[in-house]
Amino acid sequence: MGLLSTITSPEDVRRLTPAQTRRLAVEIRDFLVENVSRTGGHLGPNLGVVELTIAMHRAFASPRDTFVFDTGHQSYVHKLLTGRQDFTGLRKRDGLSGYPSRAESEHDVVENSHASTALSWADGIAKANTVARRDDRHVVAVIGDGALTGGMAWEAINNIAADADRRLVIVVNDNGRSYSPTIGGVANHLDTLRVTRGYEAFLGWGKRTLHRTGAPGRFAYDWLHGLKKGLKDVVAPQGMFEDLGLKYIGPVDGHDTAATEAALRRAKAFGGPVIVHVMTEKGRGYTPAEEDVADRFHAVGKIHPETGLPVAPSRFGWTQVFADEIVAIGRRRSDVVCLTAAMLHPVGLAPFAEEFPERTFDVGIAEQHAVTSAAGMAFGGLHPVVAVYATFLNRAFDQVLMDAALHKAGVTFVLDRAGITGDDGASHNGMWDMAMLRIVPGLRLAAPRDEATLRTALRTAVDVDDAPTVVRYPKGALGEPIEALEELEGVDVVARHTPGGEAPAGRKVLVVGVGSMVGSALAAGESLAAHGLEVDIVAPTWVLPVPERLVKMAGEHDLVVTVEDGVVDGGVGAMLAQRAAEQGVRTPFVHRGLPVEFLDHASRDQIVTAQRLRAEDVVRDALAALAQD
Ligand SMILES: Cc1ncc(C[n+]2csc(CCOP(=O)(O)OP(=O)(O)O)c2C)c(N)n1
Ligand SMILES: CC(=O)[C@@H](O)[C@H](O)COP(=O)(O)O
Ligand SMILES: [Mg+2]
Repeated sequence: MGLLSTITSPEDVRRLTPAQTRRLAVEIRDFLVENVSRTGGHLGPNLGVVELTIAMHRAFASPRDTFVFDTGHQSYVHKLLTGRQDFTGLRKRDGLSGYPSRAESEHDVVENSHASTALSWADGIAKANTVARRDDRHVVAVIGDGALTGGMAWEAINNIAADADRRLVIVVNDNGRSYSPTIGGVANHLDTLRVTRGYEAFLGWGKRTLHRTGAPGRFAYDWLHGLKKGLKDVVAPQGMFEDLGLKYIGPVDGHDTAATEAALRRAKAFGGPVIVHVMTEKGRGYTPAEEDVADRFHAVGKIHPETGLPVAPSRFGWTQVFADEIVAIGRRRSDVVCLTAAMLHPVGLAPFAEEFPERTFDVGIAEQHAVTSAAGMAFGGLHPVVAVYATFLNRAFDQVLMDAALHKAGVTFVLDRAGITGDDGASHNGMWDMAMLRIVPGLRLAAPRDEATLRTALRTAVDVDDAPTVVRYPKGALGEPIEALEELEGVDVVARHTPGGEAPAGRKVLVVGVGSMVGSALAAGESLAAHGLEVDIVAPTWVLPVPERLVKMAGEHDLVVTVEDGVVDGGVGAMLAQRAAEQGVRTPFVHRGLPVEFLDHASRDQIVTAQRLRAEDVVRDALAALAQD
């Protein structure tokens, strides 16, 4: 029986000998490769924090000491050491979440997978400990070098540094990468500190050598050590952290459990805010990950553990269409530039960057900065395209509103992973963008239904230079092309069903499909027609502002059904109903979409079914509404 299976709580970890901790690390790595290759997940990041997490649980006592993981994708090892070793259902409905989960364990605090928030959480928890006079506990926040490029992290550091008594340890998990190598001044500074690994070795050598010469040597070392700050200036440029008033410990080899544990114990003993700069390697110990140039197996699907190759080849999807079309646009328009927030490959900008490196900008995990910088680029005569996952634009709403829209900036936002994503949990579903952006004056939003409408929407969007435009599409594979029978003032009619002759009064239904939900709308329309109804199914590509022709169509039917992959409250359907009411249209509406709830991790299909977005659900609700008339 392996050592890992004997670990049921952090106390068990603290009882291990150094040799046993080294063996535990080997077993954990084997476990991660074996299990995550079967389920998919964040293999690379977790392979990089095996020794670090063991050391944390040995130097501190969770849950009395609070552990906070930034982004949370690197918390699998933490789960293994806190009583959760059944990974068969990882990221699956009713299985382990891929992120910390309070419902799973008292050892988990921050569930949201949005980066750069951990230090603010830690600041707040540490303040609460101070106010509540809980003087016997620490807060330990693990933040990656990538997350450290997010502005919120620096807002927190500014606050944390303000109080020397804050028992707060910031572990900078520095593997030099977000997905790709981390960019920017912060990353460069960490590089500088990283390369002075010799600094610690130099000091260690000095202490051993001088102490061997007896009292004079010990005096000399103490004198030198007293000069450490000055020495550090020489060997390791003065850390920006210490300039801010934070003690800095490191850089430490994050794959040496004993050294990391010693550094953490030093930090704990300090009793104030401390940075522990830990050097790790994403994908450590698994050759396919170590050799993965793109992103070191940041997030993998099911893979063959021996080779790291995907079990199923990735299919041509929405992202690939964007990747292809934006290059074509870039060839035609030299003013088009692209911005990514540390996700060049995941959002499909790698080909554009390859061909137009000088027109591609990776701003780090800094969506707010990306948006306002894009407004600046538009002012400078460019047409910026900001490509992010839909859910991550949430944090830049004010920048969209007050920098892009207020200044009528021709910025195009491309929102990948819009709608239900599923297995990454509640904070990853791109379900808020349409309800959020519908109140931005002048903003235009497109929800294409297939490859052709996506390409057209992108080309239209980059031609709008006096207002922000948004093109949103879901994660994964494209559906079949959906041709329009006709286009009526921006509203594509994709199907008509007439039950032979004039439909009896009260039997005309308009089904409005938004984006990826057009498939459900088409299937529902066919079923409704089988009930003797006259049905028109429409799929407007540009859904915000609501097309006037769509409002008119609503008035020409006895029932309107809207289906959207976003929050229903304040969504496209709600906006259409509101516009119709304002124009005296009395047609009843039925809205299918997502609730104002956080949707637990499950597959997209499971959530589509659970949220009643299937054709049969649309039909059931439409017939019920007609029966009430
Ligand atoms: C606000 C936000 N933007 C983008 C992402 C997507 N994302 C998830 S993990 C990651 C990289 C994080 O890098 P780092 O903090 O260095 O952690 P590592 O994976 O290297 O351990 C990114 C960009 C996110 N989770 N949150
Ligand atoms: C943690 C994080 O935000 C990303 O790594 C996310 O898991 C990526 O999801 P996709 O697999 O949809 O790219
Ligand atoms: Mg990193």
